[in-house]
Amino acid sequence: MAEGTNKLFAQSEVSFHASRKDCWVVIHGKVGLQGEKRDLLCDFLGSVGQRSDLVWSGSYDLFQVYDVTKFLEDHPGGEDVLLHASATGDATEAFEEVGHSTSAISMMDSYWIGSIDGHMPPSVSNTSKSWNYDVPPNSEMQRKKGPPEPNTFLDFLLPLFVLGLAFAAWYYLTFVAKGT
Ligand code: HEM
Repeated sequence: MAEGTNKLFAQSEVSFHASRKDCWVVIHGKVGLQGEKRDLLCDFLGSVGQRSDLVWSGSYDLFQVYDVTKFLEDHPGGEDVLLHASATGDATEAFEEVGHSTSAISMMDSYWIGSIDGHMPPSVSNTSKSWNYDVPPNSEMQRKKGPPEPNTFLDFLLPLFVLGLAFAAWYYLTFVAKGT
């Protein structure tokens, strides 16, 4: 169980909560909190220097963490799917594929305990799916996106070879062919 609520968690912390006795799932989505929980998240984000006003406008787009331990037995889809989804580190796709009803979505609020602090879930880094929007503009990953590293062997030897060929042609035409 979470010791406190309304926190920003590291992705690595979430991976320790994937058992029947302690099960968290991570689902991407905007904060749709009401009342006290929203106030607490605003306070928390403000205290760590983040833009708490985005929570009010409903555009704080993050991976959300839900503690579903107490919901495991009651989940209409069964506890195994939740446990599996928990272990993957990112249950977003699985959750959306089911097409949960609006009442299921509104239930999520009561299990919400916090958000992921800008970390990319391990499951998505192994897939071909594009998650570029999660990469901060100045991050190491973005900087690595620049022009590809030159292939030193071809880039260096090919022009030399062409130059050599041109020189040989010039030499042949100037000295050898003229002499015959
Ligand atoms: C806090 C998170 C979740 C809540 C509150 C929740 C709630 C519910 C509810 C209320 C239903 C009944 C159908 C409906 O009203 O849509 C349901 C069904 C189901 N859920 Fe979840 N769910 C959660 C997470 C997940 C996740 C992560 C998965 C991952 C696979 C999942 C898989 C399913 C499945 C397979 C069904 C059965 C659908 C069917 O029988 O047609 N759920 N869930």
